[in-house]
Formats: sequence, structure tokens, C-alpha cells
Amino acid sequence: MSEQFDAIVIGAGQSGPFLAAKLAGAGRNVALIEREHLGGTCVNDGCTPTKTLVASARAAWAARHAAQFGVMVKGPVTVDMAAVKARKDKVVGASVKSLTDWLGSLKTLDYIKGEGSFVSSSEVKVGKRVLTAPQIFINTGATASVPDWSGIRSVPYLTNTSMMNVDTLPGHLIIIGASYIGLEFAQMYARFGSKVTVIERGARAASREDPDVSAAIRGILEAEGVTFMFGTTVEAVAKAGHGVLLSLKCGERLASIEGSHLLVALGRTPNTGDLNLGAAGIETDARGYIPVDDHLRTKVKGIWAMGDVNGRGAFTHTSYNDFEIVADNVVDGGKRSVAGRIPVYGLFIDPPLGRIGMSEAEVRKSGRKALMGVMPMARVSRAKERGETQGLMKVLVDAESKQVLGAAILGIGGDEIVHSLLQLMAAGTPYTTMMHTVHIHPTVTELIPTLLADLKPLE
Ligand SMILES: Cc1cc2nc3c(=O)[nH]c(=O)nc-3n(C[C@H](O)[C@H](O)[C@H](O)COP(=O)(O)OP(=O)(O)OC[C@H]3O[C@@H](n4cnc5c(N)ncnc54)[C@H](O)[C@@H]3O)c2cc1C
Ligand SMILES: NC(=O)c1ccc[n+]([C@@H]2O[C@H](COP(=O)([O-])OP(=O)(O)OC[C@H]3O[C@@H](n4cnc5c(N)ncnc54)[C@H](O)[C@@H]3O)[C@@H](O)[C@H]2O)c1
Repeated sequence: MSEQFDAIVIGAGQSGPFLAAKLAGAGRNVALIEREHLGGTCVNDGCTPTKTLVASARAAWAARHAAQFGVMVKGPVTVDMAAVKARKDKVVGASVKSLTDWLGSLKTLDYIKGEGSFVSSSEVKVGKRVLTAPQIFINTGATASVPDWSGIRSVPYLTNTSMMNVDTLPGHLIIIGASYIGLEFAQMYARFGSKVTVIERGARAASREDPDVSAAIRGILEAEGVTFMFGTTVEAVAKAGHGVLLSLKCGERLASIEGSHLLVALGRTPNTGDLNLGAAGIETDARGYIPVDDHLRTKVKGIWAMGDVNGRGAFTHTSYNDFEIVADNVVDGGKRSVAGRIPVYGLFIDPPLGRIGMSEAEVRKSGRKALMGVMPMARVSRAKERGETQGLMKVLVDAESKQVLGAAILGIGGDEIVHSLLQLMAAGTPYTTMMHTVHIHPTVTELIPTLLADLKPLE
């Protein structure tokens, strides 16, 4: 006998729990199915713990550089990795608890621990239970991809998930992949005191960024002792003592490298393999994502897909925005759409990168007439006063409409400051409005009008 609900949510990532709560708040009977931890990747082994660790790494950096500010720290600065992990666990634990308490307080929400899989387009199995509902929402997220290199299964490699259990200092951490995950962990562990080598098959770090931004990111990390090996792929992996030995190919040249720990950070695979989607009549695309329309509906009536699993975003804020769109449409009778969502994200190295809209490369490819301004952070008073002048600011605007097309702010506060340009973009306000507004001194944002006053045609 199946159990009847008004709605079923599979996966408790960054949209599922909020949608389940919204539906329950509207008086609907909802089943929320989660096989691991409430809050999914972001809370348990993604944003929250990594940014907590980044904060510990920043404290280590500040203590080591205190003398440069006239502050004397006696003796060598050491990092207690068990205490770092305990602090991280506390922050994560509090977040999971508050989510658990909140969801537990909702009377028509049934939280079911287990793995959900489709039996038909209106039925989902969890353990021995079969649930049925006219509306089913998938929010199953993604997991670290693991390559099929020879020997990989015989070594204790790490992913972003198992990294969360590390409570000792790796002697030499080798990271494969120089993108968001690899770069954040690289700087963090270099600051904790590990030797860090990053291996990347492409030619630069953060290759989705423009070459000047990539080069500045590389410079920041190299200055802190991180070694990069570009144009390099792993051929095989083997155990070596307590660590790992990697056989590498750098162009035509063969090489090897030995490390105490290996972190694999080369992308994520959507969690669709366990859902038995065929029973619901849903097919994934070639990379395993669930195709959706602009309202996040799958091709099967009554089934939606939100978050990383739909391939329309790969961030917590995009997953949460998926919840807002679906909730508005399904509960409040709205017509919101994902079309036109401005791409925004941060890279949380220190100083961070804040990114909105199009890159220079994307603007060039679009062929439109544009203006661009670039300013090194070394020109910003606040950066000089703080003694942190690495990075650059870059803004692109449409030459005719004067609207902001995109921006990259790599520097102190870059992740926050870039939002001022985001609001101009969202409101369709010409950049000249910001140029003519008085800003607070001394801030980083006060230099954006100066940057805008010096825009040059993109040749
Ligand atoms: C190391 C790291 C750092 C990150 N940092 C940031 C950051 O700073 N900012 C940012 O915006 N994004 C960041 N991200 C990305 C962000 O974590 C994800 O985009 C975000 O979690 C959205 O995921 P989601 O809602 O799609 O699902 P997820 O958070 O992945 O959750 C999906 C949930 O579904 C469950 N599940 C899967 N299959 C089933 C099933 N069959 N039955 C039941 N349950 C199931 C899983 O157990 C999981 O709990 C980071 C990611 C990583 C890995
Ligand atoms: N700050 C943030 O918001 C944040 C932080 C961490 C993760 N995330 C999310 O997690 C997702 C995954 O991040 P990621 O860094 O794992 O992956 P990614 O897909 O962004 O980058 C993977 C990198 O690994 C390289 N690579 C792939 N195969 C390789 C190989 N065999 N040898 C050497 N290099 C190889 C690629 O060239 C690329 O540079 C991102 O898309 C992002 O959405 C976001």
C-alpha cells in the first residue's frame, strides 16, 4: 500500500528543505526524503565548512604577518588542526541543528531518512515504503567526480567530503584541479603550513576567468608558496610509504611526484544514477543532468528538478533561487522563470574574487560594442592601508546602452563590493549613475566611479 502525500521532495540540499517548508506552511502534506544530512553539500561538505576553514587559515596568515603591522607574536605560529576541525564541526553542527529543529516544527512535513528512487512518475520508494504524490521535486545535488586513473582505488585519495575529516597537517598535499575547490583548499592548506602542489591539465588557474584574472589568482597563491603544474595530467597513482606516488604527463614529458595526501577536485557528477529516473519517464543529458524548462519543470508533468542536478547552476545561491522560482509558481501562482538570471559567484581565496555577468572573453565573443576598465588594487587607498594590494578590478559596459555587462573584482572585499555593480545590472541602470554618486572614503567601492570614468573601447 502506498502512502499518499500532496508533494514529495527528494534530497535536502539548498532548495528542497525550503520548498518542503513552504508547501507545509501552505497546509500541504509533504514528504522530504534525505539519505545523508539535512542541508546537503553546502552545509556539510561545501560552502559552510570550507569558508569556516578559510577563516582559520586567514587567522594563521594574520598571525604570521603580524610583525608587518608592528604587532609582535612571540615564537613560531603553529596551527592545531584538531582545533581547526572542531571549530568547523561546531559551525556545521549548529547549522544542521537549526535546520533540523525548524523542519521538525512543521506539522504537515514528514522528514524521511533514506534513499529515494522512482517507482513511477507519481511514486517514490524509500526503504520498504512507497510514497505517492501528484507533485515531486528533485533536489539531489552532485558529488565529487572520481577519475578512473590506474591505481586510484588502491590509494586513500581525498575529495571535498573526506577532506572534512582531516584533523592533522598534511606534509605535502597534492591537489588535482585548479578551479574553485582546488584553489580554495590550496591556499587554505598552504596557510595551515602544508607544502601544496596543484596539478591542472589546462594552461591556467580558474580557466573560466579571463587570462588577466587567472594570472592574478595564480600570483596570489604562488606568493604564498603554492606550486602549480599546468598542462599536466595524471597517468597512474600508487601507494608510496604513508603517501601517494603520481605518474604524470606534462606535454610529451613524463614525470612523477610524491605527496602525503591527494585531493581530487576535478568537477562534480550529478546525483541522478540512484533515482531510477527511467521509471518516471525522465532521461538525463549526456553528462547526467536532468533537463528542465525555464520554470524548472522536467518533461514529465508534475516533476520538477532544482539545484545542481538540473545543470542550470552550480552554486548555493542558484539552488536557493530555484526554490524561490518553483515556490512562487507552484504555491503562489506566479510565473517566475530562470531565464535572464544574472550569473554571479565568488571564489573564496583571500583576497576573494567576486564575479558577475559576462567576462571580457564572453563580451568579445558576443561581438557587441563595449567599453572596458581595468584597475589594479594597488591603486586603491583602502587596499594600501590594509597592506593587501593584490588583485584587480575589471568592468565591462555596453557602449550604446551604457549598461553594465559584467565585472570581476579580485581584491579585498571583492565578493561583497561586486554586488553594487550587480544591482545596477539588475535595475538596468546606466553606469553613469554610479559615476555620479558620492561614495564613502576610504572604501574599495569609492574607486569604481574612477574606474568607470576611464573606460576604453574594447578593441
Ligand atoms: C567544497 C565545496 C565548496 C563550495 N563552496 C561554495 C560556495 O562558497 N558558494 C556557493 O554558492 N556554492 C559553493 N559550493 C557549491 C554548493 O555547495 C552547491 O551548489 C549547493 O550545495 C547546491 O546544491 P543542491 O541544492 O543542488 O544539492 P546538495 O547540497 O548537493 O544536496 C543534495 C542532497 O540530496 C541528497 N540525495 C542525493 N540523492 C538522493 C536520493 N536518491 N535520495 C535522498 N537523498 C538524496 C544528498 O545526500 C544531499 O544531501 C561548494 C561546493 C563544494 C563541493
Ligand atoms: N566558491 C564557490 O562558489 C565554490 C567553491 C567550491 C566549489 N564550488 C562548486 O563546485 C563545482 C566543482 O568545482 P571543482 O573545482 O571541483 O570543478 P570545476 O569543474 O570547476 O574544475 C575542475 C578543474 O579540474 C581540471 N581537471 C579536470 N580533469 C583533470 C585531470 N584529469 N587532470 C588535471 N586537471 C583536471 C579542469 O581543467 C578544471 O580546471 C563548481 O562548479 C562550483 O559550482 C563553488
